[in-house]
Amino acid sequence: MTATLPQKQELSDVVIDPLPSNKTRKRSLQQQPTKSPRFEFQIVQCIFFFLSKQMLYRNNIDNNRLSQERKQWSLSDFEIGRALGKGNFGQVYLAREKQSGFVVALKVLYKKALADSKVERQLRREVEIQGNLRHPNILRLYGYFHDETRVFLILELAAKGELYKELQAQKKFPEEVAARYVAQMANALLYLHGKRVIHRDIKPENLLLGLKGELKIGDFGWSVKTGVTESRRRKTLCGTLDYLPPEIVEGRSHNEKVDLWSLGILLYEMLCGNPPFEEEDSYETTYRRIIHVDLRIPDHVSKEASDLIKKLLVYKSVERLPLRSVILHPFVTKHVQQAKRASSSSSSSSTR
Ligand SMILES: Nc1ncnc2c1ncn2[C@@H]1O[C@H](COP(=O)(O)OP(=O)(O)OP(=O)(O)O)[C@@H](O)[C@H]1O
Repeated sequence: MTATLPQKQELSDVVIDPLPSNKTRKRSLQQQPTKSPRFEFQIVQCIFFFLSKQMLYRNNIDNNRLSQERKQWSLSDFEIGRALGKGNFGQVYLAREKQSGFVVALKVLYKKALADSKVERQLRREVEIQGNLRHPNILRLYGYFHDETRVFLILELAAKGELYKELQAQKKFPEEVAARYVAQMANALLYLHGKRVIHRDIKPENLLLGLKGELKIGDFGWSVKTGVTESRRRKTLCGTLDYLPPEIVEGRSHNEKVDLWSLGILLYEMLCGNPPFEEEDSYETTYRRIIHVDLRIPDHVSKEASDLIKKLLVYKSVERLPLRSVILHPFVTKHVQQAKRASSSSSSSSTR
């Protein structure tokens, strides 16, 4: 795959230092850092040593673009620009690879914070899985490197930030916008599931927007390859349940169809401004509403959108609408075709 080189741009000289949090809502299921013994820190170092051996030959930003030689990256290869945001374990900065001028997002994670929260395994999985994915609606992970105290992930820049912030600003999306996002999500999930990867954490906070507003699935910390035995997703339910399907909240075995449920929740939230089973102060009520699929769709939602939501939010995972049928659902085709017609008529009138 050839990556398009962004224009060279000037980055202001900002050093890597801690920032105040800019998150107003955090629905991450990860545990917050706690104090931990020193040996955990050493385990993290071992893990990253192992990872660096494994990733050495995959560690160049883009084979076709930046350099033909295989490269071990270091901080000195990048000019660091403004902060893009703050996460649980560090910060994300705009950065430019010096040799090529290629602009990326550099995510800095503190090893101590990772060890304290025991999320090294999650990070390793994220790097292994995301580093091998190539799809226009999936955020690229070009490579990683580390120093004594930090791990750096070299990520594709999502110039328009989080979908969550966009949704907060607009409260709800018009149906044609939501339909476009659903189509992009369904295509990306088809690709993922084809590679036997289940994302398991689809929600607006984990979806980013590219320069043209195209959706990019990010944050593969909870993703898993199908066939890998995993019950941890249930055990780590210490955050919100809002996007989780009945089989996960009930602690049953699950498969890629969990992402179909989350897609239904996402569509509902994009059209209504909040997830369908959200209860401000009662975890138990949300739990009950999820397992009984206690769905109440407001009147302003169109018949087609409501039909698609109901076909995704189905208790029995095998009965959820498959992704290929999501792409062909009237709610999606109507709006996506309309958008195509509008763009082709505007391009033909501009060539006249
Ligand atoms: N690739 C990117 N391009 C542009 N902005 C980004 C990118 N990645 C993250 N950001 C910004 O940085 C903020 C923090 O991102 P980050 O992924 O570290 O947060 P997080 O959700 O807490 O993740 P984690 O739990 O893995 O730390 C996001 O809210 C987003 O605004």
